[in-house]
Amino acid sequence: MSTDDIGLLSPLPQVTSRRRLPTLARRFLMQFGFCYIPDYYEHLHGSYSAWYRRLLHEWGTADALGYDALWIAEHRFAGYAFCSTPVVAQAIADRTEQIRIGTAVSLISQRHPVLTAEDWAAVDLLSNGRLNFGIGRGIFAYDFGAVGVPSSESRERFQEAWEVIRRLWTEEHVTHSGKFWSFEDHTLGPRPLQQPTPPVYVACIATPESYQWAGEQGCHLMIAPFLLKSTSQQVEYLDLYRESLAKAGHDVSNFQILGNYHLALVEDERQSEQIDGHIFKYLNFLNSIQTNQKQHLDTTHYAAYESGETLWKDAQELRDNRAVTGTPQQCIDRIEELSAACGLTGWMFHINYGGVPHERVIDQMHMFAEEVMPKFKAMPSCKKTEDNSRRQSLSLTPSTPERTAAASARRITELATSYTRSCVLFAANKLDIFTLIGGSGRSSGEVARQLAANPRSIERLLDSCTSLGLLSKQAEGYHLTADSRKHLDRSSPNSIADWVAHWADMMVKGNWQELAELVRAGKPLDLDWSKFGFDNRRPSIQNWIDGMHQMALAGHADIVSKVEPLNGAAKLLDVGGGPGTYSIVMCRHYPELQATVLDSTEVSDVGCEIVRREGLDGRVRFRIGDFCTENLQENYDVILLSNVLHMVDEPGAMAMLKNAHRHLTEQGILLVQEWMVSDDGTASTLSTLFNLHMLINPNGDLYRWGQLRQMIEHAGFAVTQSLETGGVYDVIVAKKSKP
Ligand SMILES: C[S@@+](CC[C@H](N)C(=O)[O-])C[C@H]1O[C@@H](n2cnc3c(N)ncnc32)[C@H](O)[C@@H]1O
Repeated sequence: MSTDDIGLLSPLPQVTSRRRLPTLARRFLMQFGFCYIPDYYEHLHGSYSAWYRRLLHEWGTADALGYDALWIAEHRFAGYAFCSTPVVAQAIADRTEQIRIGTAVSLISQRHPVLTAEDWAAVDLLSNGRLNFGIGRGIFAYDFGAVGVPSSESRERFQEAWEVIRRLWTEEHVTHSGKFWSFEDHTLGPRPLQQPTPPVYVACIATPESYQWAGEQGCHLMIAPFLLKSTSQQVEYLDLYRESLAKAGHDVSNFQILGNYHLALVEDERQSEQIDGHIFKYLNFLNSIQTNQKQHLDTTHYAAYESGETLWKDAQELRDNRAVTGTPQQCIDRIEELSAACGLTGWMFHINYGGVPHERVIDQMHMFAEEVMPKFKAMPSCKKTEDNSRRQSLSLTPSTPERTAAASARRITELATSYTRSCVLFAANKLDIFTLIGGSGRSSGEVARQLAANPRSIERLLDSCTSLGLLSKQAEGYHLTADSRKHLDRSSPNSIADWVAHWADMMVKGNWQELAELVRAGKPLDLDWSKFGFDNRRPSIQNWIDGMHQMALAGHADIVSKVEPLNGAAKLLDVGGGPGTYSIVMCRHYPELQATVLDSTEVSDVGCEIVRREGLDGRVRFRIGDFCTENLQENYDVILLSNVLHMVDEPGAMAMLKNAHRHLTEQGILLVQEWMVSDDGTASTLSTLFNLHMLINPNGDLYRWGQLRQMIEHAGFAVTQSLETGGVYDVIVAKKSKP
């Protein structure tokens, strides 16, 4: 695919490669995101619109891969960063679900603050509270000149603008009489969703006053150490920031410091040179702007303004000091080293710069998510502490054998104790803490009172939830994170709380305790529902049925409905359709469709109730029967086998596929949704572990991609699509007739 072909793709990326999307990213304590201050070249990027479409594809991919934030920069040069940042930010918000959207930075000194406050409040609302507001006073004379603002006033304007924005976001009636702007009794409508304000980050490079001001204001920090002479210079500035925070009465440990670096991740060290070329191209481009701009800048107000040419002399220096480059392991080492030295809590990587091809940007996003991020999943963000300085004085650099051994011992310990993570989720779900906290946030005391529980134990549970990324802890209490708001608060339409309760039944009371013995014996214990009951208030089978319903509603049923156009199809057979949720959602998508759900009596009874509730009882019917032996009698336009093939052995699955072939109309479509295993049997972790679950609990078998495709073809179908959804299950589409 040429880079321009990307423009034809939907901006929402479908991950069609064989890579799996890791779903754990948001649990990491260390934040990872991408900073976009890209340089555009017509001969490399094509038209601006093609370039924007590729950028949207990259941003959608970062979201799908679970990165924490995207950051966009505002500048007014043609071909450098973005000028209309609220519009770009909103485009990102529209195409993404979870990722936070940051400015790096918004040039608030160059615009009337009422307008800035309005725009970004709207972005925060429309993105459902995902704005990170990064601010800076601006550095390039060109940017100031284009809007007629003297750069010599940048600091004063910046500080006044922030004061106005902050007040408009937090106060009802604002009257402001300042040096640059004045107005009377203005009420901003609407204010941002995040209260009191979205998180505010100040960009600081080489001006000590900026670090002090950020501390006084109680703002987070974003830094660009690669623009300074040395890491130790950066550390000195950061000490100023921390002192200033503490002096202003803030708890230093509540504040984030994000490091801004170029990332160049390669599979093999030998590819490094080609990457250096892109970084140099970008830095030289930046340098030419800086050198040119310096002549126009009143440097008394930018005493620390430096030209980069003295900083990045050669490739080795660049790799050692100014970027995070190399193989995944080299990048891990570098991230650990720099995080510890500067006390970084997160990273904002430049990934699109100097003409790096779009495909490489996407590849690096995948590689980083798969091979680098997981190493940090339980690593708390490094705060600069006494311990850090002691570590440096003992010269224990990241690669010493002692530290390597300690780190691998930690990884095994994390694995050994990962059962406790499940238990924390199960307990919080059983106590329904996520619904209790809801949209407003609660202190641990309030939660304890509501539950009539021990306050100190509740605090420990809430802190553990926070460390697992299920809650965020703020000065006034605990709040839901985006994932828990969506999936664990029972009032959310995407709640999967019953699904989690089902897994509590299976994990805590199921047969997992006897895994070693059952693996030796190679056979399961009988699945005895009465034995389960993690939460005795509710029958386990109810959790299972409601859990299936919720998982279908949490994205999977929409994916199955959209994966292949079914216009004109009149009859759907949903084999082992459980509570009928897939049929309901598919009938909603296709008004001419009628569905038959084939399942057992027990499950169908619950399903009938759901279908009635959804007002679809005329179009979704249940048929009680055994899907292995039932004589289907009639033919269907679409047959859905969703999570049923793994419930029988391979000959049984083959028989079901052949039966489906017999009962599909000539133009009919087969949709198979399954927990899929990679062809070598080892991925994804979720599926391989579920495969063990199917061995020791109800006794079934998962299939590998190639194996299942072959089985479908062997039954007489032509496979037309294999879709890795990024969810729990993946989808194969097949047609009865060869296309
Ligand atoms: C894992 S669930 C999948 C439900 C639904 N298709 C989904 O994807 O959420 C398997 C379903 O198959 C049903 N089932 C299992 N064995 C069956 C059989 N022999 N005949 C009919 N239904 C069966 C179960 O009752 C259950 O509803």
